[in-house]
Amino acid sequence: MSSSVLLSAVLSLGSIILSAVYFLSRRRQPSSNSSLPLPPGPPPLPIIGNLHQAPKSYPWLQYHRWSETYTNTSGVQTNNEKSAETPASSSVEQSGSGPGIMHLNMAGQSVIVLSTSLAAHDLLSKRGAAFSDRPRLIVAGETALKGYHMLLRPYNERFKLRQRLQAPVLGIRAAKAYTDIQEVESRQLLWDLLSDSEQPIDPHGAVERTIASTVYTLFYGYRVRDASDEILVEAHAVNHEFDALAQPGRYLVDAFPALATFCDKFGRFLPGFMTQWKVDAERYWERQRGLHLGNLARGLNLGGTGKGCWNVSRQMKRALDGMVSSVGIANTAVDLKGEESQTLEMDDEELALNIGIMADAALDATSGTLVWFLLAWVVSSADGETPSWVKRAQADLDKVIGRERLPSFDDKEAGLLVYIDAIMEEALRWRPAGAQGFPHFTKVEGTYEGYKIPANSVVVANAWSITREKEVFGQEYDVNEFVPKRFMSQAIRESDEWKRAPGFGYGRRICPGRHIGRNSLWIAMARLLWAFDVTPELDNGGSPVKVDLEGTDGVVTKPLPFKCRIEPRGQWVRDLVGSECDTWGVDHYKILDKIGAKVDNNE
Ligand code: HEM
Repeated sequence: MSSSVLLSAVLSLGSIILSAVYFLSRRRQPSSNSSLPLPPGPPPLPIIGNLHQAPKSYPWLQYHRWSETYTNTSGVQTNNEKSAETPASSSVEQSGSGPGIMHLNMAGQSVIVLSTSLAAHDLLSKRGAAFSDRPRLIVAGETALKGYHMLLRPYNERFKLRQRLQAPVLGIRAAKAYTDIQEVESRQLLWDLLSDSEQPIDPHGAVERTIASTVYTLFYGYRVRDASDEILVEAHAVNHEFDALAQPGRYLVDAFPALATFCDKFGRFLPGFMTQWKVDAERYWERQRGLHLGNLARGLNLGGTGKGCWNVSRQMKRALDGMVSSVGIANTAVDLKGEESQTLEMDDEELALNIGIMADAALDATSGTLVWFLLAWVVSSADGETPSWVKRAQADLDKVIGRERLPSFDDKEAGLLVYIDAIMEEALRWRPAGAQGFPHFTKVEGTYEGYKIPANSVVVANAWSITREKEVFGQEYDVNEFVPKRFMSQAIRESDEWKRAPGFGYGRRICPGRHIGRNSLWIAMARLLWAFDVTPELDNGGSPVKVDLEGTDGVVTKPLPFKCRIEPRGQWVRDLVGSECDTWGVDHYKILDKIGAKVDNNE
């Protein structure tokens, strides 16, 4: 048999299996009771729906373009108007824009894309009981992470128990206690950048060290010395591999879950390409497991001077032991709604994964946003002038702080530097770290604005669209520009968090680490603006080297490598940073114990 005949035989066999699996999996979908239309969207083809148009990269950009065309979020008349039976909500009518809901059919899988903060809030927050689930990710979630990934867990009692365990170490009080570590690490950031100020540098390394060291010190009692630290390098590699495993369309089994059962039963008779997903996922699991178990062991058994000192690993282990011993109480406290009885017994493997995944979530999103802020600075300095937003921030800093000390969290608490708050919010808006929005899932059918939302829909609140919503952010300034001033408007400052800060998600799955993330960003931004001027790298002809503004693809969007000059604003910066910002002599174990006392006393 020639190789081409063999190939076509294999492909025919593959397509027969896929068709069978497809129809079996579709049969499970409950039939709809609703006669309402589906939300608008690009016209689907028979069977495959919009699969042929599914964006292969940067999906949030295509979703944004579609939402402008089909859901009228730009306020332009389209030929896909709502049907006559569609009731319009008064708020939508007043704004003059569409309802911000779109439907895509990915080979039978409904995907609902939300492109306004109102739609996202109405569905994901207000109807949180129905809209807080996650879609199944068979390869990345269930096989490669054994269901231990907090972000990917289905919304059930098991998840809620774990959410309760992590709440005390991520909440607003804990975040306040952690500022002592953020204070140290942001000083070290100034020292590192000053040492490199002679030539253009890519700031990714210094920023990532700062955030990683903050997170690892808190979680494991371990400071990260530089960006080439082997644990940090491994964490980045593992995150990168996760993005690849979770990439939509990479593995057929994610689109056709019944294929997983089929592979489990008949795997040994199938050609290798059909079971490769399992090989990839198992290899990844071993890598993740090794990294996180190693870190947990470090956190629990800190030797030397750190022996016995407080950190998040120890705190969670202790809380877990306490909860397990009173597990009867823990279980009656939650309504199990007929689900199998769940306890909070968690072995070290699961605990390690829980803490490790939190650390990963913290690392990329926070450091990515801080580098985006520096990139905004570079881009707005491209004409050779100090950007007006930097001038204003530095004028405030000179007035409030002066040259004898660094900005501190006390200045933030006292509300003395509200323009720095505005810069931070604008960085989170201008380039939301999770640009596509992390997908939610609903098992039950619903309706919104006269449209039907089918049961078992993936629901994506497209952060890219929502952060560009003209009604909310573009009343005075172009939504595509970096303009912190828009956050000085009373209306935005006093609006609800879901409207003002859409980059952290919604409802019962809203980012629990947002208080910690915001504090890391604020102190770093305030101190960088106090200390430095940032300008583009120049080419041989003296013109600014062009930088990419699209960033990386994937779950978290970060700037691609670029270089810039980061130079001290004056001798006073050299003097103060030189005398106060080398922090390698600081006893961080002592600081951690102080934090532990605050967390224990709920201070
Ligand atoms: C600038 C910083 C950050 C940004 C922009 C960010 C953004 C997000 C977003 C968009 C989600 C998904 C929300 C949803 O599904 O609706 C999320 C979830 C999550 N984040 Fe963050 N995050 C940041 C920092 C952090 C930090 C510092 C931590 C921990 C210390 C953290 C821990 C988590 C966890 C555990 C989840 C999963 C929540 C769940 O699925 O229930 N994040 N984050």
